[in-house]
Amino acid sequence: MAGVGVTMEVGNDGVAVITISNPPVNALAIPVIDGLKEKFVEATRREDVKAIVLTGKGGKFSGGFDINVFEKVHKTGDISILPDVSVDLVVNTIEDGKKPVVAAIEGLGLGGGLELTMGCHARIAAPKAQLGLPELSLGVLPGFGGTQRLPRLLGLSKAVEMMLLSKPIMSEEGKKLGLIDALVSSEELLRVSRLWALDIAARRKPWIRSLHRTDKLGSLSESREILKVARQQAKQTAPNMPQHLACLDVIEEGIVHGGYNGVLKEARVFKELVLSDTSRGLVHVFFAQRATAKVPNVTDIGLKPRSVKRVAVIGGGLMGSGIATALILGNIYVVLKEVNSEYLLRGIKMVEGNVRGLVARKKLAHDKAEKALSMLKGVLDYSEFRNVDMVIEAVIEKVPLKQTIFSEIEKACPPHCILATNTSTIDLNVVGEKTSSQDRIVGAHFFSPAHVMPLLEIVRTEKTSAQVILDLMAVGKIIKKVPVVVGNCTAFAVNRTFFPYTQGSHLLLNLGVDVFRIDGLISRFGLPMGPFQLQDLAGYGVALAVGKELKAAFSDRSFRSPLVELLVKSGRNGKNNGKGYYLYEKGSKPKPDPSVLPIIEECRRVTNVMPGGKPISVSDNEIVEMILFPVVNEACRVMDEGVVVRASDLDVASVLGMSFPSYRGGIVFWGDTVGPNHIYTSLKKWSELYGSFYNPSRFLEERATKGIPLSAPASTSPGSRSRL
Ligand SMILES: C[C@H](O)CC(=O)SCCNC(=O)CCNC(=O)[C@H](O)C(C)(C)COP(=O)(O)OP(=O)(O)OC[C@H]1O[C@@H](n2cnc3c(N)ncnc32)[C@H](O)[C@@H]1OP(=O)(O)O
Repeated sequence: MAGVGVTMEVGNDGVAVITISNPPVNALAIPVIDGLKEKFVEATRREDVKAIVLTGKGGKFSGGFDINVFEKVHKTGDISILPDVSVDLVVNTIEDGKKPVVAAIEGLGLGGGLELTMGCHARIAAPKAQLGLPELSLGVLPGFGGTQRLPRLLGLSKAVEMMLLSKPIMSEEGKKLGLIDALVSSEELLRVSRLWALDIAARRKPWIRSLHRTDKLGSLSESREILKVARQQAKQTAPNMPQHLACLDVIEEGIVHGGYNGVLKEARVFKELVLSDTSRGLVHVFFAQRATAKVPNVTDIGLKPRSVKRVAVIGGGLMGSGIATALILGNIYVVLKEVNSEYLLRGIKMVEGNVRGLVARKKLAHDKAEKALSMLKGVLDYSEFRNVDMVIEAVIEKVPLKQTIFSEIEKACPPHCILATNTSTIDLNVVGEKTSSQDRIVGAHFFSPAHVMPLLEIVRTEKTSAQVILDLMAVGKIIKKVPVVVGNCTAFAVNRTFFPYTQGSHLLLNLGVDVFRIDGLISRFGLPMGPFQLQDLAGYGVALAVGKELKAAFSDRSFRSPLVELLVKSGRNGKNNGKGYYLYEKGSKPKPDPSVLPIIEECRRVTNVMPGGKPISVSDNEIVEMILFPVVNEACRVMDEGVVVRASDLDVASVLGMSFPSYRGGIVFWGDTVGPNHIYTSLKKWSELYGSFYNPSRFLEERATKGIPLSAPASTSPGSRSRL
């Protein structure tokens, strides 16, 4: 690997500068760790070296341990490839070494990177360096002594917060909290660090071993109280993950039995966690998310994204105003168009509400909010469209309306302008049928609320140009979304994959399973709420409109139930009017509404699907599977038809668009974890008992019977088609 390794230069001042090099983020790959050991041993041995400075090449200290190594462990199950950094390198060689070491930090000091610096005897940083221990977000815990040294350097409370939330701080805050000893400009960084190291060697500055400090830890009873509260929070916020509680246990070990014992326990627990399903899932999502940036024949053919400075959004409803919010927050000028001034005013108010909501939740600074709002202009006609670079249509899901809008914007916009639609279900070829601009028509499918949800599903047809796709991907990045490029089909990749989720829940309900039991089990599985509460939240109008489209397109596997119509008839409209499956009162949590049960009974009488007229008896586990296996089954069809570039794109989309738990790795990854054969045989059994909704797909059957993972590339599956 070019440029990977560690160099050492010894200056006339007697300072050895040891530099980590592994672009782009100086990850601590195994050869880097070997190189560090070698250079530290050499610097310690050499008589002309009085002190050491440790730094990273190219303006970044280090983004942490090489996550590829975790992936290797997950594939092989072999943990012996994990090097002993914690004791051998950080404690014995750096912290307890004979020469003082100063870390010179710029850009990034994350994970193992920050942990190396904490083993040094002082830390000097340039402004705006990111410092953090995000290991828990990968299903492990800090494994180079971070669980012990961070609390000792900046106090237990803040250290626990940074680790449990995987939230970095900036070097400015690090200086205030005592993690950083001095903050200096990038230009001064090495000079000051060298002098600092020499000062320590000459005992003009203290020679501090962090692991031996206790001054910031507080009393044992205070520490126990902090850990108790943190444990309660972790149980609530991360109930299905082991690493949060494990991390708190390891921290406690060090507080009770001393830092070194804490380091030893940390190393043991780290190895257990690396092998957990949680770590497998989270590491998979880490790489899967980055892989979405690579789209064959789009990002690999030498094209450069064109700049998109002005965007017109058509429709100021919930979606349009959310999209406009996301764009102005990304510093993109927005022209928001509505059909009359009343709707326009409402749309602008919604954007303002979105932006001010972020300020109220402390997610956006006041001046940034004002700047963003100054980028918005409301209009009632197309005259401002003559100099926009992109239009995003976000009107209601009516084909003739969309077709008219597209033929109008084709005339009103310049020829380079991208013509995007936010439709969630309608075929893009139909939307653009009345234009001759098929090459610049593309889907920009946002998820509600559009200024919050991180996924941008980019839908291409066979005619959409690579340039247009690349431009939209770049816009997605600017507005801090993760763009996933998919092919054109009814409901595209995400809504299509998840349509059996709602259907499966309704089928189970009609088979006699309790509505609140279903919601409870799905929440316990890890989705933020159950399918019925989600339906309440999205509104029944959406459920009826989208349901109709999907049932028409996939009639062979659609379950028809009149429940939503019956609910509407009884005066319910979900969260919108405070009455759905749940009752909604301001300021309190949704409460299950028992008066919905007779309506469900009425629905059951109509559908009459209960075998022998009696509710089926199913275990909790089976309920979850009867809802999610049909989703995996549809994911198989989506992959079979080549709607996604790779299986992992569906994983990312399911996590970021549907809030499928990331620690389960996404829908396909989870399917492979559970096992294609178990899914196939279960679906087959249910299809015999409860009908064609559960019929296994051709793709699933083939993979299950041949023992091929669902995520294996399409070439393994003869006869598969591609829409990309
Ligand atoms: C024992 C220890 O305690 C265990 C650990 O240290 S675990 C690792 C802890 N560190 C982390 O979790 C940091 C993970 N990385 C990140 O958060 C982000 O990549 C970052 C903030 C460093 C940079 O973000 P950004 O500039 O947007 O670049 P991003 O696209 O994410 O990454 C650039 C490339 O570096 C790779 N990369 C980033 N961090 C990496 C790491 N720690 N190991 C291996 N590769 C890494 C990415 O996979 C990506 O590769 P690609 O170009 O081939 O797709």
